[in-house]
Amino acid sequence: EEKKKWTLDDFDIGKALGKGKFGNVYLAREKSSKFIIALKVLYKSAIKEFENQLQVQREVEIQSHLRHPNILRLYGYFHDDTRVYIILEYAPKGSVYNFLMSQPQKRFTEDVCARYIRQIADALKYCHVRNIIHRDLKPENLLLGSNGEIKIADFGWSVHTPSSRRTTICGTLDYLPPEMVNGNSHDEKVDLWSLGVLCFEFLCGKPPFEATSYTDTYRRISKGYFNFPSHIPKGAQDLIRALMKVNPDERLRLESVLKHPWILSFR
Ligand SMILES: COc1ccc(/C=N/Nc2[nH]nc(C)c2C(=O)Nc2cccc(NC(C)=O)c2)cc1
Repeated sequence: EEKKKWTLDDFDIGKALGKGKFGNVYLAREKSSKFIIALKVLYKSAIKEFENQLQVQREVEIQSHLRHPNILRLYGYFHDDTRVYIILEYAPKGSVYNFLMSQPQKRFTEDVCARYIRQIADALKYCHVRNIIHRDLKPENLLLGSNGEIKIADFGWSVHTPSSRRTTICGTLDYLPPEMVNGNSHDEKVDLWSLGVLCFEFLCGKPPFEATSYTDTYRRISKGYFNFPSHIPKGAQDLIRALMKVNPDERLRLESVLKHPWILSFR
């Protein structure tokens, strides 16, 4: 089906799943196969205005070639004169962000957190071995499949490593490592830092450097200084500290994350 020339006429469009900066995501069904997908509709005017053509092309190019149970499939794309349409896997249980916010204390239990971190680490290992870094891991970009499994989505910021950022960072700094907020060159180890931030947030209910101002968050990330709430188990603290090293070379490798005692204690 990669070679097929899709058009909007091939799909019945359903409800809007979510609204983004460049356009919306709709539930859709391919007419002949009745296959359910998510159709991401981006307005060319919005993409052009923010000079994001390159990022959209990268997202499609990179994600369409990835095949992993914890990476959202990109089946194809097409465009008309005003919009670009990206045909994506439908993850029925929505975003991890939404699931996190629906928890009574806005946080997950240890076993849910450990399961998610293990699945994300496995998907990242698959990407890194192909020299692909995601660079934008955050709960909004993680979706949940029908069995509650993690699906890493939105490779709009992914690039081939090593890289130096050319596009201005917009949105939260919370998940970015010191080398990216300082604009230094960076490699796949940026995703290790973000994995640590995710683990912290899943257990604590807020990211480690959450602050009122951008500059305050920036300063705290650069120093890599953060505190754990008292209820965080020691095993998880050890893993998070091992991932959130300011020096990228000191961060725990993904193979070791998958063999970490705290991760293994929830198999
Ligand atoms: C509002 O409640 C919802 C419950 C479930 C969904 C499922 N979304 N599933 C998706 N599969 N493939 C893609 C791409 C998506 C997707 O983008 N979802 C999405 C996007 C933006 C916001 C949300 N919001 C929530 C609540 O999950 C979901 C979306 C919304």
